[in-house]
Amino acid sequence: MNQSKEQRILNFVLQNAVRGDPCSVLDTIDQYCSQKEWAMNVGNEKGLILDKTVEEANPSVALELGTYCGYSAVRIARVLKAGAHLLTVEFNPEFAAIAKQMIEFAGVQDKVKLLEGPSEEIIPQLKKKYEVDTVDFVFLDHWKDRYTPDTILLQECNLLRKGSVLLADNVIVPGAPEFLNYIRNNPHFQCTNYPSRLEYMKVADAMEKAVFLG
Ligand SMILES: CCNc1ncnc2c1ncn2[C@@H]1O[C@H](/C=C/CNC(=O)c2cc(-c3ccc(F)cc3)cc(O)c2O)[C@@H](O)[C@H]1O
Ligand SMILES: [Mg+2]
Repeated sequence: MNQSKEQRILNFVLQNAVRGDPCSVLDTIDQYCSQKEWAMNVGNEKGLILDKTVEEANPSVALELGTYCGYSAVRIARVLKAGAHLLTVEFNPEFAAIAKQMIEFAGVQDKVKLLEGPSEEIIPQLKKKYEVDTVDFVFLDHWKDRYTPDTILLQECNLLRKGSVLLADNVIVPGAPEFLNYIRNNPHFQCTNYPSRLEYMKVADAMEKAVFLG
């Protein structure tokens, strides 16, 4: 049975990146996906916006929706302060297995907990089953039509606190128009748009930051 693209990306990392070096893993994925096969990692340009937003939020508990191959999980984990951790949610078992290996190869497994399942099931379990009080930072990068329902669910589950930072990928391409409309017209959020480019392409994209005001 021939390999998936995601398996080829992982193999390229295992053969070419430096074990235990998150930056080397990120650079190797970016090299493969810009030269050989495009893939929907946040990439190096939007990755810089992600880095800055995480550093500014300085989270103790970070949440990611849509792990995929683990590129942004490694990216986020590598800038977390000591003792902080990332919970990343992925419902595709094949992608979860690949991401787990990517995270371990990068050496950030002590900072990352990969939760396998759909976000709409996992989010309501975060407080009781995963001992979360509130999340300080959320990266939304899963199905674009799920950004709004999951943002509402996070609020309903009392998982956001005053100052919690949401960062959404792809608000231009593929686009998340309904989310932008929801979040920009919601008085409980302060929004900022960060224009950038689609990963590995000369196509405009953007990220939207939304700070919960309580
Ligand atoms: C059902 C909702 N709940 C979910 N719970 C847990 N994991 C979920 C969920 N949804 C999706 N996922 C996972 O998140 C990932 C999905 C991401 C969706 N992303 C995109 O579609 C995307 C697409 C593009 C893109 C841009 C231009 C193109 F021409 C083609 C594609 C670029 C991106 O940066 C993207 O993030 C997968 O790993 C999927 O298994
Ligand atoms: Mg994306």
